[in-house]
Amino acid sequence: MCNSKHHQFLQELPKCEHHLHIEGSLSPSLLFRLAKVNNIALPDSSIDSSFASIEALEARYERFTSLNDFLHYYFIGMSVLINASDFESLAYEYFTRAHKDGVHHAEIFFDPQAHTERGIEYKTVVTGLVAAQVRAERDFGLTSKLILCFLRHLSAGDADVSYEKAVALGHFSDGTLAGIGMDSSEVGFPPEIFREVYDKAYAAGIRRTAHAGEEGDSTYISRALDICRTERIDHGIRLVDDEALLKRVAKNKTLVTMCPLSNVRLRCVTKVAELPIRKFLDEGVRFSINSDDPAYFGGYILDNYCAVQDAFSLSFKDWKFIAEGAVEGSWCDDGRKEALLQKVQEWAGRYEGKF
Ligand SMILES: Nc1ncnc2[nH]cnc12
Ligand SMILES: [Zn+2]
Repeated sequence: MCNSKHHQFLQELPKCEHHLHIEGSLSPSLLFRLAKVNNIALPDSSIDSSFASIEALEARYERFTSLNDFLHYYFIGMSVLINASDFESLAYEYFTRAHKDGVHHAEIFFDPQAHTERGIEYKTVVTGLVAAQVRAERDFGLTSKLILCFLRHLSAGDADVSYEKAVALGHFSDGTLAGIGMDSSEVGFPPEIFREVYDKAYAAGIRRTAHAGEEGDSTYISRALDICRTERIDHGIRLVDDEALLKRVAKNKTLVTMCPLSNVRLRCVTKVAELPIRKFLDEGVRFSINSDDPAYFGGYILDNYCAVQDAFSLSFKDWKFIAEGAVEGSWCDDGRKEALLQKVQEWAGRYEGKF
């Protein structure tokens, strides 16, 4: 956790998290514990010594070479999640930590296909996650939403099956799910592969986002916006390579969900200072700061905020703009947005002129 004294104002800044893969919050210790109780065989340490111990696995996480290198461990890790109670423990652990870091509202990705393809029912996953959401709201006042993601290394037909399953259970209409997203390997799997399912969601008034411009070039962003009609862009760091597109994203107030420590761990940039944060602020691009897969990337949301502050020394005005933009770009109702904006206002009252 970020313990830096001068970042107390960031701990207190009311946060919304929009880019968090719940499976990516599976800590090595919970991973080993669940592997044991659920009797799941992890890779033999004579084949991959990373699984010899918690420490060895943590050390391997510090050496990811790319998105695909990380995804290999991400999919093995989640294989220990079997029962609804496992998903509940995972999500409640995340909410507990997020609350400590000053998160008041979280919109959480999950990857149903990664579970159904190994025999875990969609309903089991959602039951566990919803139970944790209810507890987090009761215990911490932390509101949350679920976003169903499609794995882009699987086919459009597979994505459609996953989407229709959620539709059949009424999960979009009853508010269990806030929208759809697209994740996993980016390069070679452009957004338009999933055009049909995104068209269906658009027609049904379901919210849409997609990972784009993480490892892929800026055309992944424009294709997500133009062809899949996404309302947000996840990562979006390659936006800087297309000035006209960047101006359009700023003008339309499209939320870009940035993940600084993830981008460094996956070698999209060599350091946080390389990210286009100053440029986004100067151009009025609305963005939020998020943890992506905190158990794999060496930091939760506050660590990401602090890393940004260390790299850019942002002003009070910059942070207020970020916090308000994160609220306004959230997929919660207007009443909740009002309450969140009020919290930001209270924070501003405490900190205006102090840094
Ligand atoms: N950073 C990331 N990019 C794409 N897919 C992911 N799934 C989990 N984390 C991801
Ligand atoms: Zn992500």
